[in-house]
Amino acid sequence: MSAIPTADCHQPMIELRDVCFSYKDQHVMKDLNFSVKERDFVGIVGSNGAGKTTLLKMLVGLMPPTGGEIRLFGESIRQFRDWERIGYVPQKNALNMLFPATVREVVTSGLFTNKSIFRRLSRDAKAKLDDALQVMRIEDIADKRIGRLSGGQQQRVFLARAMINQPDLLVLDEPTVGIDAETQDGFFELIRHMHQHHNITFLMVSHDIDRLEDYLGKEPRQQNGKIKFFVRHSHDDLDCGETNLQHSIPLVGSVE
Ligand SMILES: Nc1ncnc2c1ncn2[C@@H]1O[C@H](COP(=O)(O)OP(=O)(O)OP(=O)(O)O)[C@@H](O)[C@H]1O
Repeated sequence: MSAIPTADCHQPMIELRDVCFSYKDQHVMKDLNFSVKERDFVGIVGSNGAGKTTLLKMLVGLMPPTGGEIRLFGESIRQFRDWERIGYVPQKNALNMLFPATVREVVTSGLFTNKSIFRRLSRDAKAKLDDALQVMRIEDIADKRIGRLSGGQQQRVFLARAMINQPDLLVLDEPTVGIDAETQDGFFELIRHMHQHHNITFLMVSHDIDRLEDYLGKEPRQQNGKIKFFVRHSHDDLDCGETNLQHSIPLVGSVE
């Protein structure tokens, strides 16, 4: 009989050790210890001002912690350069929807990390753009201005932007804010599918406690200050032998 796979094959993607953060005199986070393993789905819940966005910004390298250590994919965040492995969808109100960019331009901008300079698109980049547009089913609106789209369409565009580098980890900050219930259902179905069949690890801040609990269970794994962490380990229902499925199973369930 073949050996039963164990959780050991799920490597830590994110490790936080005694992480603290303060804005000038305001302490937002103190001594946070937490780890996220490959293919976990982590839901982050907390009241307004609890520090959820601050935490995500630290994890995607936008702000350094004021204390403690963050490791990404086994490496200290201070040395980490592999940013294409992480896709980030910031909070909607952090984005300027009036900026006169088309869907195609917004999605393409995800290809370039802060160290890159916008150049002519290579053939490889064009293929990645086409893939991302197709996966999120937004090819038909590729030349529309982002500000003219519905909330659900904009959400798909920003998810496509975060996915263009085919990341291992998706970090989402309140992705369903301002979107109707039906569209939210479609969105949750899509990310569940991506988690279960495409090996993507998720870290998602959401106020939608009901939908999160449905998927992640009612008991938070941990609490730090006002922030609660709900976790579904991938080995709850997936085995470690399933790897590199990313492009072998089509994405089903669209965000309408
Ligand atoms: N740039 C900043 N300068 C100073 N204080 C800030 C800054 N950004 C956030 N804060 C403060 O830090 C605290 C945590 O903010 P943060 O945005 O991380 O909370 P949050 O949990 O994401 O809240 P929300 O659910 O409202 O988005 C809040 O008190 C906020 O006012």
